[in-house]
Amino acid sequence: MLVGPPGAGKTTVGGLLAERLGVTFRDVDHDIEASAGKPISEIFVDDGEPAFRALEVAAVAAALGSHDGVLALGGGAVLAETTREALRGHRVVHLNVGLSDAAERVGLNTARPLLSLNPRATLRTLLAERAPIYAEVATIAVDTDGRTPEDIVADVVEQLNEVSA
Ligand SMILES: Nc1ncnc2c1ncn2[C@@H]1O[C@H](COP(=O)(O)OP(=O)(O)OP(=O)(O)O)[C@@H](O)[C@H]1O
Ligand SMILES: O=C(O)C1=C[C@@H](O)[C@@H](O)[C@H](O)C1
Ligand SMILES: [Mg+2]
Repeated sequence: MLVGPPGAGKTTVGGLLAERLGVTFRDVDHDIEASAGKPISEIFVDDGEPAFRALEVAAVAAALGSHDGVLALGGGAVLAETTREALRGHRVVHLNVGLSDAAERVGLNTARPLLSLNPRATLRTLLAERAPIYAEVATIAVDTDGRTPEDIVADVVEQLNEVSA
């Protein structure tokens, strides 16, 4: 399970990690979009963030119950206590990212509804507020600043091997 803020690289690193481990990859954000039939940005606009968070709790539970490969969670999924509980007993990788790299990676686009207004300031608050929550649920943490996705994957695999050794 991969957790971390927007721009941490959960989708990018998750796909590569699954390839490297020879397992399938699933992304909860994509599951939600597929079942809602519209992008997350539209779910936020049409139905509001609380409705999105409810869909997210259900999508994480469904994915945890049926998927045994690499799973990328949405950046805010760990805000739900139900999800934090559901993650217990799983190997959870926190992809850590600082403000500068996160802002650069996320850039200026409207695909991330929480960051559509004042992205840098919002990211700074979000990183500070969520850091302890990611740390609480994670069994492994990897810094991603200034590193390539391939290097990060190698680090995750090494730490997974250490934990299971
Ligand atoms: N280690 C990295 N170095 C440079 N660019 C990266 C790195 N990881 C991801 N990126 C780029 O940053 C952007 C965001 O990455 P990605 O979508 O994987 O993040 P995410 O954690 O899944 O975000 P979200 O929570 O919004 O789904 C993408 O354009 C991706 O190519
Ligand atoms: O950090 C967040 O709260 C979010 C991150 C994305 O993965 C999406 O799940 C959505 O845009 C919300
Ligand atoms: Mg993603």
